[in-house]
Amino acid sequence: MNKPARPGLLGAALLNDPARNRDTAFTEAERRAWGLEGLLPTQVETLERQVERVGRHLDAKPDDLERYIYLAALGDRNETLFYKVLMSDPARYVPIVYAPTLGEACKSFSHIYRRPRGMYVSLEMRGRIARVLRNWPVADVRVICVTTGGRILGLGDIGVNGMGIPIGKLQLYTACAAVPPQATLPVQLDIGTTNAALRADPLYLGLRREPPPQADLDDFVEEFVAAVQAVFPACCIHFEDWKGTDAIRYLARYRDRVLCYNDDIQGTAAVTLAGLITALRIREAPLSEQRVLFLGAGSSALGTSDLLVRAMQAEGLSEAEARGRITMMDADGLVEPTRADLSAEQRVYAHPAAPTRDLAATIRRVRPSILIGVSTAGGAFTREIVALMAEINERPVIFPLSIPHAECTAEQAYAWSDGRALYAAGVQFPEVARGGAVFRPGQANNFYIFPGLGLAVYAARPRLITDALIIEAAHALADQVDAAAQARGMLYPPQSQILAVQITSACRLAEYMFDHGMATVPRPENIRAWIEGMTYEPAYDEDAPPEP
Ligand SMILES: O=C([O-])CC(=O)C(=O)O
Ligand SMILES: [Mg+2]
Repeated sequence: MNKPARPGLLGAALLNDPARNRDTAFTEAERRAWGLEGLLPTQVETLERQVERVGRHLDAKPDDLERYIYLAALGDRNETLFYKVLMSDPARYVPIVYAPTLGEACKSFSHIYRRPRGMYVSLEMRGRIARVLRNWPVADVRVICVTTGGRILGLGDIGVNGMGIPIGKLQLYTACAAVPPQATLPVQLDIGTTNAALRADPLYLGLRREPPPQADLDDFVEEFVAAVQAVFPACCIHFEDWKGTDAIRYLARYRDRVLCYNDDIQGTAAVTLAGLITALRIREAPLSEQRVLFLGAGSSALGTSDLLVRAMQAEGLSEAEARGRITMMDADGLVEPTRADLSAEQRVYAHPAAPTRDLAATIRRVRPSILIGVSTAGGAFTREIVALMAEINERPVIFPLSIPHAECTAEQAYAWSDGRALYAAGVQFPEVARGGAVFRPGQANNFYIFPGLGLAVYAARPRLITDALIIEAAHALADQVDAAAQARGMLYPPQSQILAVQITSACRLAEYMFDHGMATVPRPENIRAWIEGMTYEPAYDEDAPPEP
């Protein structure tokens, strides 16, 4: 699937095209044919030798932010080499181009900026967004990841500095699921920012204004979505890191008429459900018998709850019974009916109980078997909280999912539960050795879902992404944690196998789409071979491209 050097793209222009540049790997024949003689050092190198040099450069960098900057620049110089490096050791490189280092990179995005990538569509382009999108040099864009920067990771509103997120998420589509990179387009909708410190920063790269009123934002987003459909008709829109209320509103508005999904709501929900499926396999207990307590009641808590309700309904509960098994608390206390500040989405989880801000008291009253943190309050699961969960449950399920500051670390969860916790966090914690046993804490991050989902959508081209498909994605992931891994408390497959895992998930999702009449392309005889035939491989084409 790699593009050969284009006829007409010669000499220095070829070296400056990251999708076609091979740098020192251009052979002598290629150098002669394409006007590259004299423009490169004498040695002709293999891709593997180039990877070795990159590894040494990265080793010499003082910290991961510097490694991020280096890798971003590498992607701008030589895309093949960039992906070869990432895919050669995902457990090492994913944490740099993605969370947690990506969070640091976003905070200083305007300061570490080197050159543009993706598209910036600002409020000032209203009325001509379709024309603007046509400035993108690739016609067949198949997935756009779009943010307003309104809620980036746990960093709040950081405006256009959030652009690091669509860039990083889409790089994982390729690095973790081999989606061809030319089919992806990161987009920042620049709507201004509520972040006054950023607006006052002379190096800030976005509009220096407050976001518009909701009605104006709705019009702008509507024009953007329509423009994407007009300019890139086969494109899936992946919403990422919008302000929570915007995330919920636009997903509700578009999910039934546009090929789209919200990763923070649906991707996070699916990866959480997958971890719960594995944890409950270890406990040999059905989901429909669990009681779930969320700390945090924002878009990811709601997205996860709604998906858990669907999954419990599939086990035979009514919607009301399933909702009754879920309790939420946030910074303003227990979600209960007397609270005046609740949204309609939160209100369905507001069960009658006395108002309280006391998490421990709520655990004593509700007696949850599953505790999920999506609060952004690092450290909120104290020793008392974890010990209480371990007192109530033989194997308490504890998922502190906040990024970058988890509600408790893996070490704390195992220590405070006598090693009985079934644990996963949003960030990757190192292994924990305890009493002769080694625990492998899982990372409940949506990167176990969106790349494979993206590849399946790229291949099967559904018209919509349904909740049933998202639940299938959770099962596809959970089914790849084998019994030996489960015995070590692993709730997710290892990161080192992410590519194989995501391709297997994509095959299963594509099959699901064919089985349920969702795919819009003819069903192939062998789904795996068909999908593997369209995946990206970071390699320089062997066959000589045509003479210019
Ligand atoms: O990006 C991540 O690592 C997970 C995520 O979607 C978020 O925290 O918004
Ligand atoms: Mg996100």
